[in-house]
Amino acid sequence: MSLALGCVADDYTGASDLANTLTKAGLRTIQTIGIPADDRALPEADAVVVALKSRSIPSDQAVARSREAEAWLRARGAAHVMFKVCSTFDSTDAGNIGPVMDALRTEAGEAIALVTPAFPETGRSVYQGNLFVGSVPLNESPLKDHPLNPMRDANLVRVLARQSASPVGLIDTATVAKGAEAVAARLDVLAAEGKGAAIADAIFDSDLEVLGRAIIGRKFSVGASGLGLGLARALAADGRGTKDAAGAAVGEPVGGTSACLAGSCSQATLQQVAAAEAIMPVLRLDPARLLAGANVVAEALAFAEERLAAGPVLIATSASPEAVRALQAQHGVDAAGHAIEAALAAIAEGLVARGVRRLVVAGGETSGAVVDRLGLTAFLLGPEIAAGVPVLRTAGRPEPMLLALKSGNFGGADFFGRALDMMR
Ligand SMILES: Nc1ncnc2c1ncn2[C@@H]1O[C@H](COP(=O)(O)OP(=O)(O)OP(=O)(O)O)[C@@H](O)[C@H]1O
Ligand SMILES: O=C(O)[C@@H](O)C(=O)CO
Repeated sequence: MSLALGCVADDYTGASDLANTLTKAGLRTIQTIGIPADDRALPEADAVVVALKSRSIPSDQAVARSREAEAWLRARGAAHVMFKVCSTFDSTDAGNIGPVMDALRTEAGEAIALVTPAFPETGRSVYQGNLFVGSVPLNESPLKDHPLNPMRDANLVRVLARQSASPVGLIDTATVAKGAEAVAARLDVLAAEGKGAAIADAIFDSDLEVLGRAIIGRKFSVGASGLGLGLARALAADGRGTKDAAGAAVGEPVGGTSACLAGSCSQATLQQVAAAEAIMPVLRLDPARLLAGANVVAEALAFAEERLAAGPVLIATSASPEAVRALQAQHGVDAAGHAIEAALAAIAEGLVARGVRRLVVAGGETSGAVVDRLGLTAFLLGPEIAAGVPVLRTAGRPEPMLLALKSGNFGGADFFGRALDMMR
């Protein structure tokens, strides 16, 4: 396998978002969960996205895992490696975007990394280094209440500088508007000034195409799906893609029953869970009872078992920001998060043991816990359900499953119903 592009993603839903974008832009893409133990089992691909669960772990561990993934991708011919981060730049002052970026940039032998989380298709744009979510700055968006990494500063030059060992510069809209050569020249100037990274403005896909052309000849970049689009289009223009990449892995129906799990507490997921109540039985788990020792896993599986034959069910811990804060105040952020993730993963395992073969999961950390518990190792890309969320088909599992791993903020109110309609 000689890859046109290699990507290291800091969570599983983010990885499937990027793999979806690359596929649509003409690169046959595979998503692996961690570094595959045996890559002979992987089909031919133009791009591989190695999904890590490194967004919210200690930064030294995130760096070590990302370096291993990068080395694996380089050994398979990837001349350019992109580190995929969240389009809302989810991180804390302790990392992990800065430390991982510093390590991978050094490994690549580059003086400076271009960085942009812009993803116009989902309303993420960057102007003068400030990240907007729809029409509001990041710190006024629902991300200010994120359970694990509340985002309270929209200025990414500042945010990244607090996380990186090197100073951070800006490639502004005026430079991007002048084209790829101007961007490349600005990167060189910033590198000569001692900057280790540059936040790049991007408002439209056309800006991301400029950025992609400017950096495809370099070895390393940091971004969300928008930058993936820019890089993939630059590669496709160079004849490195595959004409019929999109939707290549629809495959035969997998059968079995279907279910949804939601551990995301984002505003979008809260609306989607509420809308699902009109079309399927919904069990809202009480995390306070879970943390007090009640066997909510068994209760959830009993609920599902009674209903699955008649149609899909949804099991959710999703709660309002006030309820999340109250639980965290009592039990701690990490302890509450991990206990809930572990419970949803155990429920997923129980559901699969009861015949579920089509599973929709909402939330990045939640999806990570579920996919790890199910022991899934790689996915092929199917059709797009909503911007950033494809149908995934397991690779290397004797009895295939379909999954949809939804980033917390993605999808319309009808997401769960729509996903299940597309997963047969
Ligand atoms: N009721 C709740 N109270 C407190 N924490 C919760 C509750 N329900 C879920 N959580 C935790 O909140 C976190 C949600 O993170 P997750 O990454 O799954 O969703 P998200 O942040 O919305 O998605 P993404 O990372 O894709 O944007 C998890 O750690 C989950 O266990
Ligand atoms: O970039 C995004 O917003 C998503 O792919 C993601 O990473 C959310 O967890």
